[in-house]
Amino acid sequence: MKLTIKEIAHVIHAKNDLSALTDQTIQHIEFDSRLISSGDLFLPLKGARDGHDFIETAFQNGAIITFSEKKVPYPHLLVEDNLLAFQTLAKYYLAKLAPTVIAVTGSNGKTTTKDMIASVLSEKFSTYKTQGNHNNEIGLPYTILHMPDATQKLVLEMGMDHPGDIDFLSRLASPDLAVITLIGEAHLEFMGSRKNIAKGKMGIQAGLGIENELIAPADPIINAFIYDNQNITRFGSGEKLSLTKLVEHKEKLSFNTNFLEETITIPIPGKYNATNAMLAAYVGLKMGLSEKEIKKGLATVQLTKNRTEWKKAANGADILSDVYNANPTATRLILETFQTISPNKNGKKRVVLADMLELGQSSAELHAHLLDHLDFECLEKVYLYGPLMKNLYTAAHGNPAVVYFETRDDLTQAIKSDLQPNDQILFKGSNGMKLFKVVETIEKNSPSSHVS
Ligand SMILES: N#Cc1c(NC(=O)c2cc(S(=O)(=O)N3CCOCC3)c(Cl)cc2Cl)sc2c1CCN(Cc1ccc(O)cc1)C2
Repeated sequence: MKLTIKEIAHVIHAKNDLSALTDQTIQHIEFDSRLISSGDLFLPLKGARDGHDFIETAFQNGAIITFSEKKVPYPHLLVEDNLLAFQTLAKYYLAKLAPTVIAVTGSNGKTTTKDMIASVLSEKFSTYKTQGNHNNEIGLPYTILHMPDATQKLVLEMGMDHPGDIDFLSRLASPDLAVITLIGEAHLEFMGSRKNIAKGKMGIQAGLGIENELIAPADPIINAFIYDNQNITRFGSGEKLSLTKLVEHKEKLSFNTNFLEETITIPIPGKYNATNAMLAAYVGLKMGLSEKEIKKGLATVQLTKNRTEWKKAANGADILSDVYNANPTATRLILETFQTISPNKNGKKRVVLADMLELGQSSAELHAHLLDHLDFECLEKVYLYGPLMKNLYTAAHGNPAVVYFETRDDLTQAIKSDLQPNDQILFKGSNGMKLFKVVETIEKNSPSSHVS
């Protein structure tokens, strides 16, 4: 990021007097104080804790200024709402650097499609893309403010938890091209119906403009939500964009389309990935890439690791695996989402929580606090693993629905013996706890359906 303190203060209408401050250029903006390094701007957000509590830590780590919603004894930019200021700054920065913006949303495969589009465009342009699961009202502005100065193409993933989320993100990002991969197949979460999911995803038109192209599935459920005179291209069997041939191999896939001469090969299996790759190829064509460049981009795609995804256990149970970023807020948010989802018929809901690492001296309290976010009305059992989760186990005061394990093997055995075919089970914890090994064990011999 290349913005000066005075420039930022002007853009976000900081309310305090900054005349005493030197006008330095800010390198990065961070809301996790552990990521702050020398010369950075800190953004206190209200996550599992109030970020204002971590301003001191941010300055100890090298921050030279912080947003703040109240007067603090540190150099600060005083605003009404830190998040709104952050989002306003992102919109300004995006307009200043003015890359071409490609927006991607959809219930299935949006992360894979975002990765494929970025891999294709990187063959010809300086391209930046959403990292990890940074696809919401915090992650999207964070992505914009972290793009390299020379970025020509910016590929933004837009996630939706509630109605209106995508409209907001689209208005912030003002995309030049938008892609909707698929409309909800399962787990309606806070949306209530597939129709509401379709309406929500079509909110991507809000910041697009009818002259810019929307690429969307043939699924008629979206038809009622297409803006008048919207430039739209549909994909699917018999549509303008369609697959004409598909050959699946164990670890790769080859396919043809009705708009490319070449056969395309991607290093990942699954028919839905052929569709995702077809969309990426079409975006590449629209951006002026040759078929040769498109082929190369798709053959070398780097998929986002450890994204939040629904998988299937060997016995048929639904697994929600979110082992990407185990900070207190992400853990609270995924618990809220998982507990909102109705159980499968004759099924139970189970949660596996492992330590959230590197949380410093407030770690014990942050782990114990998770008890406030566990709804024992809907959970059959909570499995805790790791020395820090002992704090949560103690806080549960012998609740029989809460069990604790010292080792991953004991945890795995307990889950394997409890888990029933119609159950749903959530896994959440820091990468370092290696929960993915437990997921892999109960997933054995079952193809996973990637949703993210
Ligand atoms: N609450 C809280 C904390 C964090 N929260 C977040 O990073 C965070 C993550 C998320 S998120 O859900 O992970 N995410 C962000 C990117 O886009 C997708 C969604 C969100 Cl939405 C909001 C916040 Cl505020 S990071 C963090 C804390 C509290 C503790 N901090 C370290 C620390 C420990 C002890 C100390 O004394 C000082 C600092 C690290």
